This record gives sequence, C-alpha cells and structure tokens, in this order.
Amino acid sequence: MIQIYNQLKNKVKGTIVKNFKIKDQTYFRIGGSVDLFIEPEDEESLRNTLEIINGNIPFYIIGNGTNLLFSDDGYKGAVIKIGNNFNGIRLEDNKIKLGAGTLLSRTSRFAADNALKGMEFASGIPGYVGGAIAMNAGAYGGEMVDVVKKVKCMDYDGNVYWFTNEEMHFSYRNSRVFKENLIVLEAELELEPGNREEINSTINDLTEKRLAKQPIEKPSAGSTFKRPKDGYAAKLIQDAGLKGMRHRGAMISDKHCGFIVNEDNAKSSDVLSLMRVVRETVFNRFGIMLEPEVRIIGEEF
Ligand SMILES: NC(=O)C1=CN([C@@H]2O[C@H](COP(=O)(O)OP(=O)(O)OC[C@H]3O[C@@H](n4cnc5c(N)ncnc54)[C@H](OP(=O)(O)O)[C@@H]3O)[C@@H](O)[C@H]2O)C=CC1
Ligand SMILES: C=C(O[C@H]1[C@H](O)[C@@H](CO)O[C@H](OP(=O)(O)OP(=O)(O)OC[C@H]2O[C@@H](n3ccc(=O)[nH]c3=O)[C@H](O)[C@@H]2O)[C@@H]1NC(C)=O)C(=O)O
Repeated sequence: MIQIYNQLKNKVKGTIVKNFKIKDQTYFRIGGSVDLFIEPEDEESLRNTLEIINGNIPFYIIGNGTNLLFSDDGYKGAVIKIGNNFNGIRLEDNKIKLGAGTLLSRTSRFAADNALKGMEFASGIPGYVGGAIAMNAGAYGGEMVDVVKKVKCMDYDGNVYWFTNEEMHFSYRNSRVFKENLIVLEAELELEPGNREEINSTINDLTEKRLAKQPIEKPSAGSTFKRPKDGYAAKLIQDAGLKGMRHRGAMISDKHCGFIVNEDNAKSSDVLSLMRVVRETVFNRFGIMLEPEVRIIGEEF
C-alpha cells in the first residue's frame, strides 16, 4: 500500500490520504477507515490514479455519499471521490452543461433561474450529478433519464466516451455506469423553456412535501430498499408492523418507513441488523424479497 501511495503522490494532483475516516463523507455518518482516500484534481489525475490502482487494489467511486453504507471495519482499498474538483455548471442555449461533482439541488436551482423546466423533481435530492446519473436518481415522478441528453464517462482503462441518453441504458436506479464500470465526468441536460414562477412554485411544493414526509433532518442514506415490482417498500415495512423499530443506534424512521435513520451513533452492524429484520419479516408476511437501494461497502448483506 505504501508503494501505491508513493506512486500516487508522484503522479496524481489532488487529495490523497492514508487511513482515512470515511464517516464524514457519508450522509449516514457511518463507516470506519479506508486504506486510501483520493480526490483527483482533474480528468488527467483521475486517469493516472486508475493506472496506478486498477488491478492492484480494490477501489470504489463515490460522489456526495448520500446513498452509501460503509462498514465500521472500513474498506481495504481506495475510495475515489468525484466531488468538488469536478463541480461546474453553464448554460448553452437550452442545454445545461454539468460537471459530475455538481450538486443536483444547485442544478435544479440553476435551471429554475434560467426558466428551464424539467429538473424540479431533483431539487431536494442531496446527491451529485455523477451519482445521480449512475443510479438514475428519481423523485416525485421525475428521473434523470427524462432530462439527460448525453454523458461523458471514463472507463477503468482511462478511455473517455460520450454516450447519448439511449446509450446510457437507464432503468430504475440503474444505468450502463454500473454494468460496465464507468465513471461519470460530465453531463449535458436538455430542458424545455418554462415559466420561472411556475417552476419555483413546483420546487417549493416538492420541498414542503419532502420536509413533511421524509426524515431529512436525521442522518440516513435515503430509501433503504428499492421499490419492488408491486407496491412500495415503505408501505410493506409499515404494514409488517416495523415502523419505529430500533436496534441500538439505528431506527426504522417513524416518519417514513422507507428510511433507516442514524438516531444515535449507529454502527453499520446496527443498520444491517434492521435491514435483515425488514427483509425477513416482509418476505414472511408478503412473499416479497426487498432489495437494498443503499450501496453497502465492506459488508455482506
Ligand atoms: N430521491 C431521493 O430523495 C434521494 C436519492 N438519492 C440517491 O442517491 C444517489 C447518490 O448520489 P451521490 O451522493 O452523489 O452518490 P454516492 O456517493 O452516494 O454514490 C452512490 C453510487 O453512485 C456511484 N457513483 C457516484 N459518483 C459516480 C461517478 N461520478 N461516476 C460513476 N459512478 C458514480 C458509485 O457506484 P460504484 O462505485 O459502485 O460505481 C456509488 O456507489 C443519487 O443518485 C440518488 O439516486 C439519495 C438520497 C435521496
Ligand atoms: C429517498 C429516495 O427516493 C424516494 C423519493 O424521494 C420518493 C418521492 O418521490 O419516492 C420514492 O420513495 P417511496 O417509494 O418510499 O415513495 P413515497 O411516495 O414516499 O411512498 C410510497 C408509498 O408508501 C406509503 N408509505 C410511505 C411511508 C411510510 O412510512 N408508510 C407508507 O405506507 C406512502 O403512503 C405511499 O403510498 C423514492 N425511493 C425509491 C426507493 O424509489 C432515495 O432514492 O433515496
């Protein structure tokens, strides 16, 4: 690891930290130490990082950490953050050009300021553009697939491609990014001209709805489980009588059962225990096997 660290220090511009506490890079505020934490300064440094680590140590790409559950035992490998260094937003005609490290909420506000319609759904999603495209983020009837025109990605060999919306193979919480191990670098959104007041009013309505229904005041990773083919995870969890169930520091939110919240210094094992109870109870009651939406790193589920 020391050898890799030294190579990175020589060839990569940006942040490189050994034995990094990952907790504060996640919205759940959970997770132990990762061997290496890297925030490349630009595309070239990302390519150099991959050249050094790919095939030598495991690595994991993160954005704003809003959908992640890292083990308290940490992660034996490198975490590469595509964050602030890849942040950028500009307008060309009706197209918004974005860096992968731009907040979705900022993108949504920028679209509203320019009287462009279509990004209202994303105003309260806390992730970055890269994570949102990888996962085809969605809320309140909208999804990234509805607004993305094209996406610039890097593969793990450092090659760069532009993919059209169709070529991204978006589906529910999934895209080509996961299927083919890609890293999102940039994106272009195509939006419709709209009325600024109406756009802002939709954003305000959605914000109110989210504040009223979701426990956003507490650390979590958003929805714990994906929507099953029939029904809603949250409703199944509530109907199974699990609302408010607590395991040490973690709790199935009593505001929205789809969320597990970090009530009090929860451990990854506390969250995973609750997730297993949910999976088993819902399966035994309704015959539906829930699949995690949260991405779990360093632990089996
Ligand atoms: N609808 C809602 O209300 C909410 C939605 N969310 C969801 O969480 C997502 C989280 O975004 P964010 O916090 O930035 O991401 P995270 O840091 O949580 O990363 C989530 C996953 O996205 C992948 N990823 C992140 N950035 C990139 C990138 N630049 N290129 C390729 N893959 C990337 C990584 O997958 P890997 O390393 O495995 O390739 C990672 O496992 C959003 O897309 C959204 O769907 C979260 C909270 C609320
Ligand atoms: C939070 C996330 O995204 C959210 C997104 O914000 C919201 C809003 O559109 O819709 C999805 O939640 P969801 O499937 O739980 O949708 P909601 O509309 O909140 O609830 C679905 C149904 O469950 C019921 N419900 C909800 C909460 C609850 O405690 N009990 C309950 O019975 C609701 O009444 C509703 O009939 C996304 N989650 C997934 C996995 O698709 C995330 O991705 O992390």
